[in-house]
Amino acid sequence: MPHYDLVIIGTGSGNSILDQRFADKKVAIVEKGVFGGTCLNVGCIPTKMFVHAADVAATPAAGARLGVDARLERVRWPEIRDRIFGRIDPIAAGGREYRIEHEDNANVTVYEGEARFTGHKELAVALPGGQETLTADAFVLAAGGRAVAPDIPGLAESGYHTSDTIMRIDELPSRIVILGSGFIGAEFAHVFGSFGVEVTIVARSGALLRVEDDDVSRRYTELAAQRFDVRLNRKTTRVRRTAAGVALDLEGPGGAETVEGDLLLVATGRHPNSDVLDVARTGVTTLPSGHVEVDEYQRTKVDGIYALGDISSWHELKHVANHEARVVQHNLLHPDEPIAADHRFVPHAVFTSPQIASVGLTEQDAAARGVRYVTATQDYAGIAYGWAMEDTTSFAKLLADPATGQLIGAHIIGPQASTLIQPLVQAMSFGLDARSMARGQYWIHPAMPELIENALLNLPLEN
Ligand SMILES: Cc1cc2nc3c(=O)[nH]c(=O)nc-3n(C[C@H](O)[C@H](O)[C@H](O)COP(=O)(O)OP(=O)(O)OC[C@H]3O[C@@H](n4cnc5c(N)ncnc54)[C@H](O)[C@@H]3O)c2cc1C
Ligand SMILES: NC(=O)c1ccc[n+]([C@@H]2O[C@H](COP(=O)([O-])OP(=O)(O)OC[C@H]3O[C@@H](n4cnc5c(N)ncnc54)[C@H](O)[C@@H]3O)[C@@H](O)[C@H]2O)c1
Repeated sequence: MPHYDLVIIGTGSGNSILDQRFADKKVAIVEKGVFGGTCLNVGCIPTKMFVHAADVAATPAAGARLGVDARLERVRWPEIRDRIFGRIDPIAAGGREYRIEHEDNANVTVYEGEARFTGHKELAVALPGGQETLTADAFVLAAGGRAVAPDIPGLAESGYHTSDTIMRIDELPSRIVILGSGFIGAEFAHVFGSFGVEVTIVARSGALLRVEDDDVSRRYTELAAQRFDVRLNRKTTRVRRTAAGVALDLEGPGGAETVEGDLLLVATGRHPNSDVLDVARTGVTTLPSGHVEVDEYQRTKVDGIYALGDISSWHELKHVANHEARVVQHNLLHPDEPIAADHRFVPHAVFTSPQIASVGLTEQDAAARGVRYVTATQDYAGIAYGWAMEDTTSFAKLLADPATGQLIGAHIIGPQASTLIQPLVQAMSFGLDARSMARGQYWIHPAMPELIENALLNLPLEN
């Protein structure tokens, strides 16, 4: 039974831990799928490459209101797909080859198979030639999560896609049904809608992207309903295969109805892989959500076992997984001087259209927590760059402490939201108050960040 100083399970953010400081340690990395993990292979990176192509495809239609008449002629799906994966697949292959063959990794053994704990710090890996059992002083659980599908009669037999498979389809469908109204649903609705596919979104609740601030979720739902067939407050009672593809029987406010498509994309959330890894066998505890329980140092309940990323974080975001990997890296090297992960102001962006970005508390969070706050909203329509774009629907909304001016939340829906949010993340992270931020620096005129300047100045602060 080989014994290691360190075993890392998962090659997403877990793969970034190793560098020359680990050269004197005997290390194993275990990966059951494609090297590089979710973000690189089936997550953030390919989706954003499709989103960029979708933004370009959607641009001609946006020109008319500016007096520019243009037309989208054709979307060459196989070329887009092959360009994207032609760039990504070699990166994954290169990462694998580096770990397996490069002299930098002489101390590293790569096991390509599914890992499962069988006892205290004892891990069985299913390899093509049979099972191998590894033991180690330290483990890093970086095995991420997986797409899950709800238990709906007929769904499993009817055939459906998840984000793992939808980006590699042979040709664009004419119609797609998306079940789920979270991040993945919103991004793929934009991609396929922009490429000319008829999109139907089926949502359980009364709004899309419900985790967002209510004003943002409401505005996005209104805009999505203008582009797509949006069915809110629907329960899916059965999924059926049809000659053309797939049909979903729904129950909603108007009674029973059916929606049909050539393809079905299920985007109803992800589940941490703690169960596949059977972490309980090594004494690691999990939360009711399935996430591995960790302290602020990313330590599990078992000495020497750390966890990071989607397996332990409800944020399920790559920048969080990367941050936690840096924390785990430090704490493995300096266990007596551990550093804590900083989860105070975790931003996210949804790369749909319009873009959405958010950091800190939503207004409904602030109200539920009884926090004192004031809000200010600035429409894009009220700044010069918004005039240039003839924007009528986008806005930034801020929440701040009325006494100190410290920002407690920022929410943007509109063009470049994922970029516009960054100075607000910076202000919150470094404790810059709204007044100082607004008036302590120049804002380039007439650039889009004037949106933020104005939103800051609109805050009805006490002093
Ligand atoms: C479609 C999509 C789009 C996304 N877009 C964004 C975005 O724009 N921005 C953003 O911040 N985040 C995005 N995310 C989320 C982001 O991809 C994840 O938060 C991030 O990849 C998590 O990294 P990780 O290292 O924790 O896990 P992963 O990257 O999932 O890595 C875990 C690895 O462990 C392996 N593994 C699992 N179980 C075992 C086992 N038992 N044995 C051996 N190996 C195992 C897996 O094969 C995988 O390679 C997106 C996710 C999806 C699905
Ligand atoms: N831009 C980004 O950062 C980005 C993009 C994509 C994915 N992600 C990450 O991936 C994770 C997974 O994305 P996701 O969109 O699958 O999950 P999600 O949690 O964002 O949304 C899931 C949606 O499915 C709905 N749902 C759940 N069960 C359902 C059922 N039985 N019937 C109908 N609807 C149901 C939920 O109400 C919710 O609207 C996200 O949490 C996110 O952190 C991030």
